[in-house]
Amino acid sequence: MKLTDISPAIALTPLDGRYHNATAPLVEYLSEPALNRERMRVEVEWMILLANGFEGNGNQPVVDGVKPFTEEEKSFLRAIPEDFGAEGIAAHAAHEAVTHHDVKAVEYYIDDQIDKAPAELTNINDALKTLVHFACTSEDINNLSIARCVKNAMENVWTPAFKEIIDHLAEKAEEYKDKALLSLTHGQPATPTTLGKELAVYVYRLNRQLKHIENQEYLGKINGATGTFGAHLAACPDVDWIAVSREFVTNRMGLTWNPLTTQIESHDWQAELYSTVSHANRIMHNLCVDVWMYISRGVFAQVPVKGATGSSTMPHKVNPIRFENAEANFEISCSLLDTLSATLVESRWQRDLTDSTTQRNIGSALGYSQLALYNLMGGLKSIHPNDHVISRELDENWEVLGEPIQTAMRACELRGLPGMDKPYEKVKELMRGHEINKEQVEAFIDQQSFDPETAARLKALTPATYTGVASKLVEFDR
Ligand SMILES: O=C(O)C[C@H](Nc1ncnc2c1ncn2[C@@H]1O[C@H](COP(=O)(O)O)[C@@H](O)[C@H]1O)C(=O)O
Repeated sequence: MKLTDISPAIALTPLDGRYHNATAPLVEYLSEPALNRERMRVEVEWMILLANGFEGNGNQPVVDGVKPFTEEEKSFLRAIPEDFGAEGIAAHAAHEAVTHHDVKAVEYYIDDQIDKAPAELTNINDALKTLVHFACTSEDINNLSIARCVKNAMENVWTPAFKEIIDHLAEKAEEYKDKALLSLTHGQPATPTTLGKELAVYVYRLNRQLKHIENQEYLGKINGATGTFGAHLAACPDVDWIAVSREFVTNRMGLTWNPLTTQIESHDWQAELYSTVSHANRIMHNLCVDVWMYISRGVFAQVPVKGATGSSTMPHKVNPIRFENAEANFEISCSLLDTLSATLVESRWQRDLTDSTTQRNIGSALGYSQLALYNLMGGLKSIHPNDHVISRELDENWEVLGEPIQTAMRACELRGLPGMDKPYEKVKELMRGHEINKEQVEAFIDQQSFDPETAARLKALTPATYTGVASKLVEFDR
């Protein structure tokens, strides 16, 4: 049997196949039918504005000869996108198969629905079809629809999942703020920190990106074939089309009005947004790799999933597969987002159509990130610190106390205490490349001419208590 003969169709890509559960919420906003439905919403709202006017023009019809819609007529029109389902998708596809123009097919689909209007809605008649897509170029409809789809996807799906990760990390940062942890710089034992503070660093970094995302502008334009309102003025010379355009984009579409464009909205906001999401992806990629290595080191233990298999051949194993999956999918998302950011900001002269097919991949770009967020969250929920390993690591690395001792010696020397010269060299001789224990550290401190207070302070230090103000720093993670 050929797989292409199976119905419903087998997905080619994993986002819609294997990983559908994780990415499905984006279908509502970033799939092709979602875009076509949004195009219908835009077309219908444009008709309503043209027919019923707005406060700025005294609520008069914008276009002469058009009768304002009654509330019932508006509801009928607004139901067209809301009722767009499997049958509608097929009907739109049938039009597109003839027109080879997806937005024209939307226009014809709306015409079909107008034909089905009940007789009592007298304004929804054959003549009304002239108002569908009036003075619009397809990009007027597309740019507004895409901006609204992306905004909704970000606000309703991606950002909540991103926030869930940040909130979880913030909760764990607080929980583990006093849990001392051996640091590794260059992969070598270094000044201890706390597990909570290390997580708080990620919270702080991710929150900065969240702020950028929450302040992101979503721009839109409706100004005709080359942004000049030429057709609008030729048809209706007395209308303040700039005011109509601003009203529509700002108040009816809920976007930031872009007054100055070629045929296309310039997509700069998209480049900004995708760069930020890509940056956030990379920070979380760093987190995945860090946690993976903490797990490998034994700092984090994983909770085995009942009934699950780690390795097909080594029965003892619990593999950190969710972090590995997230790592890979953040990478794929970044490469798509980076391509979108880089290419969408260019268009030849007043337009080329490269942006059209490129923007059809916004769902994939955010989908891979969504999938990674899903697995990262699952992974984070399945780990907990392994206190035994954490304490052992600290206990086996007393040489990390070389830093506070030599720094305290410098301070004593600066205060004029005798015998404190060459502190770095003295500590280095004792500690570099040697295994050092508590007794040796104490003996070294005793051999120096510290004042009693400093000596006591240094002797009280252990690798586990030498964490500075790490726990206090967790407060700054928001
Ligand atoms: O309002 C217009 O249409 C003006 C026209 N520019 C266009 N603007 C927007 N869409 C257009 C344009 N041209 C084609 N198409 C249709 O876009 C679709 C491209 O399909 P795909 O490459 O799969 O993304 C595919 O459906 C195309 O038919 C111009 O001549 O400037």
